[in-house]
Amino acid sequence: MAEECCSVQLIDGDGVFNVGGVESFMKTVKLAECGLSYAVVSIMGPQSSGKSTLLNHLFKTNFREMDAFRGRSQTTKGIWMGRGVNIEPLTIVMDLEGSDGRERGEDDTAFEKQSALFALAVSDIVLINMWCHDIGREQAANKPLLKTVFQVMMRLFSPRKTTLLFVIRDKTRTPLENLEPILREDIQKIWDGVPKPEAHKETPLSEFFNVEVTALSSYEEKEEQFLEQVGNLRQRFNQSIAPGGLAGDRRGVVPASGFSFSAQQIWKVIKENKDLDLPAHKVMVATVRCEEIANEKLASVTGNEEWIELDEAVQHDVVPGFGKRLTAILEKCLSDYDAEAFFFDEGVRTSKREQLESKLLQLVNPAYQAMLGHLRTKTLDAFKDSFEKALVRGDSFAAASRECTEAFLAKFDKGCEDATIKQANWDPSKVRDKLKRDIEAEILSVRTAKLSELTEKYEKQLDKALKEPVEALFETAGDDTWPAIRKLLNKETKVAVSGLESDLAGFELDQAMVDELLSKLEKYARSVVENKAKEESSRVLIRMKDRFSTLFSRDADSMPRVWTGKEDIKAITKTARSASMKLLSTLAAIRLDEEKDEIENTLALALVETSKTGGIKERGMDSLDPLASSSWEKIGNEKTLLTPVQCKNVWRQFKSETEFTVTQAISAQEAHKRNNNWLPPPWAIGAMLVLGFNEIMMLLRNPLLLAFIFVAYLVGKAMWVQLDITGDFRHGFLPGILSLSTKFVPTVMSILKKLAEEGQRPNTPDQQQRGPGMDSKSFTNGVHNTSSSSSSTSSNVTSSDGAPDISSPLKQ
Ligand SMILES: Nc1nc2c(ncn2[C@@H]2O[C@H](COP(=O)(O)OP(=O)(O)OP(=O)(O)O)[C@@H](O)[C@H]2O)c(=O)[nH]1
Repeated sequence: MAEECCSVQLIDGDGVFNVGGVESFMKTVKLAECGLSYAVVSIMGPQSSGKSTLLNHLFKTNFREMDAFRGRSQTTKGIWMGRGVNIEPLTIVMDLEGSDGRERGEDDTAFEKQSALFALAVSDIVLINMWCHDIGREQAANKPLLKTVFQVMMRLFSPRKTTLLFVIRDKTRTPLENLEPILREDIQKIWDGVPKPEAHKETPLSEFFNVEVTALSSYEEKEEQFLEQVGNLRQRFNQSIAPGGLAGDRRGVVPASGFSFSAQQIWKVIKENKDLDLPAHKVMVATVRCEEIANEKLASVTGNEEWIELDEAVQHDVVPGFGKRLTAILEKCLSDYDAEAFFFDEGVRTSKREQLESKLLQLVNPAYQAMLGHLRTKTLDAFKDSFEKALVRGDSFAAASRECTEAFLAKFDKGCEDATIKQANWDPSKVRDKLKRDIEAEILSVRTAKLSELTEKYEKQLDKALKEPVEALFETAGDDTWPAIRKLLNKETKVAVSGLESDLAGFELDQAMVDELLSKLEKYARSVVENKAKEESSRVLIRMKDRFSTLFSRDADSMPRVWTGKEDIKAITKTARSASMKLLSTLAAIRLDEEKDEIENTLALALVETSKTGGIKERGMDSLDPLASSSWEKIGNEKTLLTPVQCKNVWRQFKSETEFTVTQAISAQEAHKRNNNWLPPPWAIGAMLVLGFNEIMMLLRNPLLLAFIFVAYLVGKAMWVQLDITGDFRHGFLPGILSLSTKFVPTVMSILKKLAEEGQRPNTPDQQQRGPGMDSKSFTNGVHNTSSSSSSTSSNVTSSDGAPDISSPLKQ
């Protein structure tokens, strides 16, 4: 393929490096793609010695040549750079400003020296153009140039072995074989004469340079020969960098992509008049270039559409094949870097690669974490769902939790594998641990809920099995109540505990926990009974009154009693009160453990004692009243429902409130007796018959009067008894009125009588002798006053004024 030449001014006449020009030149000739396969050739020599002409013929470049008619003045200013056409490998040709010019000075900062040093530093082959007639001449123009070359060479710390190709121009008839030794001698002399550092005092020239010599005929006079010789010489530049080629050892060569930067830096150092450490320079160029390449590659990933799409998708959900896709993107980026940075210093290249890799991983890490996050939450959700289904299906809790945990952790592991980025050695174990913890927490919370459900179920079962039966047992409280409750409690507790125990088997709990749950249930069962007992004890007074009125007002057949006068009210009252006291004793304490207690005896003793001592004797605080205590013997506080003192108070209130019933019964009985004794005694009837004989006879003799009396009798009878149309006898309204009046009259009379007595009687000590039933104060205040007033009537049911002695039934 035909190539076009192109050239650019690398450094202008004022020493300014043309960065933009070089960059665009490199792009044009695609230098960056060459790696190390490129050669740099430069030419130096006296002004107007045909350097540009030679290069243009040798490399088909287009450097400006002096117009032959303008005379020998300087044409090339600064350093120009062009590309050799149709030469392999790509050859950069540099045309330097001519030396020994009249325009430049001689100090170290002279452009001539600077450009020579630059050419030596960057070139593989340096052509030294010299006139043939200068060979062997003491004042030859090339001598200062060579001196300069050797001197500046010392300023390179570790110079590359550059090829110095001496091109003898306008060669005479003297064959090259004769000229070359003279030239080499000249070169050696100059080398020897150059002051060298201590380390290189004895170093031969060949250590630093490959010296080659060639000769060309005059271009102006023997153009054909010149062109032919140039053509031959061109052959030597083909494959110049191949082993045995014209190029030197290329030790300091920088990869083509770093050429511009390298040249720029070298020129900068030369301009600052510093020594040039090429190895360090190489590393520096590698560092800068590798970093540039790495940044370019990082930017290429940042802008990579697939990556952007992947990054966006992973913010919302799990992306299948995430790891593979990302790995491919990173792999491409890194392999691109490797390809571009391949020719740079290995150490630098590797370290910059590591940096690039770490930046890439930093870039993609949030996406990876997001991926793991989604995986974790999705796995957890799926676990919850599956676990719930397994439990609904009836799998045992422990087995379901174990199997689901294993299955979903394995699923998470698989998801992690899919998300793995080959370049990263990221460990998902922290996320896995978190997932495991979440799963365990879920299991624990479900377990807690299930256990509480179970417990609740058995608690309800116990409620149902215990509450009502226990209440029923308390209603008939007696000697068997607590044993029956204990039996019931044991039975129901056993049923519930064994049910719970078998339900708990599926949970595979540790024994301590099972025991705890079972004992909690047992305690609950006890608490149901205890609470019921407390509830019942709080209404003990009502219960006692109920029991009393049931026993008092109804007979053995549960029929309402009619107080006819034959009943033994005293015995009935005693029985009813004994039964009520039994109830009180039953509800005084919780007896869920089979322990004997003295409550009933203490109660009976205390209350009997009170009566035996006369009923009206008050116990002082220091007396030995067994009920003057806030606790029962052998009964702990937690088991006490009613303390002795509370029992005493309840009893007092009970007695007070049942007193009226007894009084009423007595009154009713008396009234009944009175009502049934209306016939006069027989002797009175006989007397009436004897004394009223005349009146009876008069009635019998007067039929009209008899008829009237008969009619009056009938009317009276009709008022007393109504004959129902059905033939049944029913009481008329008069008996009703009479019956009512007979019931009320004695009571009203009794109250009126009491009030009258109260009003008439002065407040004397004999007031205490009166019966308790009639004392309005004792009627309302209960046990204390009642017992004190009963002393005078201890042997009778009724007191002296007809009121019953309410403490008497307990005395017997
Ligand atoms: N005698 C002789 N003259 C030559 C030869 N080659 C070129 N010239 C002439 O020398 C003159 C200078 O040629 P250039 O190629 O411009 O020389 P240069 O060395 O590049 O000049 P500067 O860049 O100014 O240093 C021109 O007039 C050329 O014709 C040659 O081989 N022999």
